Amino acid sequence: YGSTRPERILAEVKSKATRGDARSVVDTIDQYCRHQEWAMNVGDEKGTILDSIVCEVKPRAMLELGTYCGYSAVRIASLLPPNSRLITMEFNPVFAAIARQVIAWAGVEDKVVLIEGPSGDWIPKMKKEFGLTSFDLVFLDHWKDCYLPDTKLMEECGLLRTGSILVADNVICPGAPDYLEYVRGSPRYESKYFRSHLEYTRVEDGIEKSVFLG
Ligand SMILES: CCc1ncnc2c1ncn2[C@@H]1O[C@H](/C=C/CNC(=O)c2cc(-c3ccc(F)cc3)cc(O)c2O)[C@@H](O)[C@H]1O
Ligand SMILES: [Mg+2]
Repeated sequence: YGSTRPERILAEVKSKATRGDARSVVDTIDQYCRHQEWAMNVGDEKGTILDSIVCEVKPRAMLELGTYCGYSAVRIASLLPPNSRLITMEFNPVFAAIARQVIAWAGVEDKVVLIEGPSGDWIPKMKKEFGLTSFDLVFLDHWKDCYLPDTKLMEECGLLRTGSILVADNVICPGAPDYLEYVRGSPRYESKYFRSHLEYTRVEDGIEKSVFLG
């Protein structure tokens, strides 16, 4: 019937995942998207790379651009140390509503702040609205042509400090060529590519980890 893919993912989570268990929410979505219908979650393979970076950085303040169904927000939040916050931005109200329910089902709502609206509007307001000085870690997974402008905007707004880390999904597929050229070519970043595969497929994709040098 006329449900959307995110609604079907939420229904799967509510029927199959254990309430309050973030790991089971992540596994349920991966299982569904691998075997029933593909969806643009970072997925299990690239998710493991993201997990290792989150665990290494132990961010107090983390930003995610592009919540979608909340898969990576749940994955990240389940690894955050106490009194750390993930702020995640989503401008599609339908996706945001789904993501809020997925995040709540996983029991990580006290670690996640979901902001509804376009990143370009919100990035300049972050410091004032959230009493932030800078982000320790940023996960970029929204429209690929927004990666570069939003990165420049975060620089301009003073949201990156020496050592802040940017983690970008899909730098091969669908690709973010202008962003890659920027972080790899700029003396202000130390960039590293983690080769992997497009979620739930054998297609090559990867994650770019870039340390801001100030
Ligand atoms: C205005 C700024 C702004 N502000 C706030 N929220 C924003 C936003 N711009 C976008 N959003 C939201 O973020 C999500 C979009 C994510 C975009 N992601 C991919 O396109 C993608 C595609 C493939 C793939 C598809 C098909 C293939 F064949 C292969 C690969 C794989 C992947 O992992 C992918 O991430 C949605 O929730 C948007 O509402
Ligand atoms: Mg992605």
